[in-house]
Amino acid sequence: MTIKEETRPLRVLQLTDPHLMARADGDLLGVKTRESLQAVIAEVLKVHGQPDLILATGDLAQDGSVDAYRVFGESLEVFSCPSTWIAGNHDRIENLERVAAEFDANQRHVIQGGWQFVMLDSSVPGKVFGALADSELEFLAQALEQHPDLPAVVALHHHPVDIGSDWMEKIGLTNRDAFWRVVDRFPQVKIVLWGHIHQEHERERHGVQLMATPSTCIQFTSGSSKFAVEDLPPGYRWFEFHDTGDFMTEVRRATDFQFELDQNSTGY
Ligand SMILES: Nc1ncnc2c1ncn2[C@@H]1O[C@@H]2COP(=O)(O)O[C@H]2[C@H]1O
Repeated sequence: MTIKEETRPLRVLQLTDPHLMARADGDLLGVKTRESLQAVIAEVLKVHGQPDLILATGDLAQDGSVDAYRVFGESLEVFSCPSTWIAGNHDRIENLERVAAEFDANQRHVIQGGWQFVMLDSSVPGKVFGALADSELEFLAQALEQHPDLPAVVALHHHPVDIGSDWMEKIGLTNRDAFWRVVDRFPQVKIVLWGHIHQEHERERHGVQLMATPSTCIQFTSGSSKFAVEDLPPGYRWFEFHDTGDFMTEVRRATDFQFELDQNSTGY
């Protein structure tokens, strides 16, 4: 009898909403975003070690500057794996794409470890809410049509469901019905993943696991009807994908990171 040798799972790191700035000491509500990203990266290396792939799901820069994207790319150089970047509402797409190309992070359909990862651009210039252009919906459908046998992760910046927070309802993905109409055609989609909401969120929709991840800087209060930030450390999401289509995921936080959050803020 031959026993199939078990292959090592694919280890994937999601980093989201680092909000980096050209200014080295740039902060969001008192949290220095370069320092919080470094604390998260240190936690990844301590707890999980090297990933095989990094998914960066938007708001990489707060100020849209080329310098901020370069800081992001340089910060990832401690990892010896590829990364793929998409834009959020704070990003400036032309600067992000230019620097992503410098760091080979501009491939938005990645096939690795028996899985596929489709990264969608839901940013709308000058707007906080998101929408998927027809070309993005087509890109998603074409990617999934090409590989019907590979389990898929679809990632975007904006939330494509109501997360139970009134103030965030207006700033999610506006054409979510069109998005779900595409996803619903492809049973190989196992996970829809996003950032933007600066909090951990997990649920299920028609057999698809939906998940969001804490920011690498500040966190929004889950379930709050109006803008509110919570005194929780910055975090990341880790996945292990098996070529059988099974996976595990967990969120971790940089618990050693010291910060003083401006909790009375009513927005930024
Ligand atoms: N008080 C507020 N009410 C509504 N939206 C806000 C408020 N403050 C900030 N925002 C926007 O909501 C966004 C949520 O996450 P972002 O980091 O994308 O950036 C935030 C701001 O653009």
